[in-house]
Amino acid sequence: MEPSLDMDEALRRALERFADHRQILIALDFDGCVAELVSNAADARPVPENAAAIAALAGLDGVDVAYVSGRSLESLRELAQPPQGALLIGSHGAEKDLGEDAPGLELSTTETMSRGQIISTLEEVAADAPGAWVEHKPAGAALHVRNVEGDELGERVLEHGRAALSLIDGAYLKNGKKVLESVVVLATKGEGITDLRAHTSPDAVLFAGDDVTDEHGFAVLHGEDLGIKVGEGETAAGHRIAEPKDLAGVLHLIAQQRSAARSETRPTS
Ligand SMILES: O=P(O)(O)OC[C@H]1O[C@H](O[C@H]2O[C@H](CO)[C@@H](O)[C@H](O)[C@H]2O)[C@H](O)[C@@H](O)[C@@H]1O
Repeated sequence: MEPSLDMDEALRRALERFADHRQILIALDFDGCVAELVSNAADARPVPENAAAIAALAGLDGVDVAYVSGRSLESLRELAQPPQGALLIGSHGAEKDLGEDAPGLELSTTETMSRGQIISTLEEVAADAPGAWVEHKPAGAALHVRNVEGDELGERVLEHGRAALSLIDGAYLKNGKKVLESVVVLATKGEGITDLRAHTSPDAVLFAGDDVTDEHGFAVLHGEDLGIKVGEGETAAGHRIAEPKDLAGVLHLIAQQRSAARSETRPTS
C-alpha cells in the first residue's frame, strides 16, 4: 500500500527543502515513532510501511539512516531489523554502532554494582504491583507500568520506583511513556545525534521522536535541520505528525523528492 502523503503544508515544504540537500541524515526514534506503542515491549515492530520507506531511503546516495533509541542495541537490532548500513544509537546514547569496530558498553566496577542495585530495587517495586515488570538493560533497568490496571495506580508505582532509586548512588533517572528508567551511564539522544552528525557530516539532519527523552534530540537540531514530534505533548520540534503510521508519508516524500531531483539532473542521450 502506498503511504498517504496527506500532511500540513509547512511540513511538506520543509521536507522538500530538506530532501534537496546533497547529504542528509535521517535519525529516527523507534518505539512510538517507527513502531506503534504496544503492551509487551518485546512485541514492538516497525509499522510495515515505515520499514519499507526506511529500507528504500537507506539505499539512496547521499542519505544516511539511523535509529536513535532508548532500547539496548541488542533489542533494537532484533526488533527494528534495521537495513544494512543503518547507524544505531542505543540506550539513549550510551551505546553506539556506527558501522566500525566500536567497543561495546563497558561498566566500571562501581557502575556494575549500581546497576545491580537498580535491578534488584526495581524488581522489588514491581513484585508489589501486578502488571508491572522490569526490563534489564546494559546500563541499568526500566520499570514498565503499561499493564498496571489504571493510570493512577501506574503513576503511584512509578513514584515508588523513583523514591526507592533515589537511595542508590550513581543511579540517574529517565522518565518515559509508562516507564521509569534508571541508568548508571549518563547519556542523551542529543549526544547520540551529535555523534551521528560528526560521523556522517550531513548538510541537514531530520530527527523524529515521540517521547520526553527525544526532546534532548530536538534540542541539538539547528540551521537546516528538521525536527518532527510524533503525537501530542510539549516539544521543541518544529513540526508534528499525529501517529507512527504518518511517518511513512514523511519518509516517502523525501525519497520521491530525491528521485525527482536525480532524474531532472540526469543528462539525456
Ligand atoms: O527511544 P525509544 O526507541 O522510543 O525507546 C524508548 C523505550 O521504548 C520501550 O518502551 C516503550 O515501548 C514499549 C513497546 O511499545 C511500551 O510497552 C512501553 O510502555 C514504552 O515505554 C522499551 O521497552 C524501553 O527500553 C525504551 O527505553
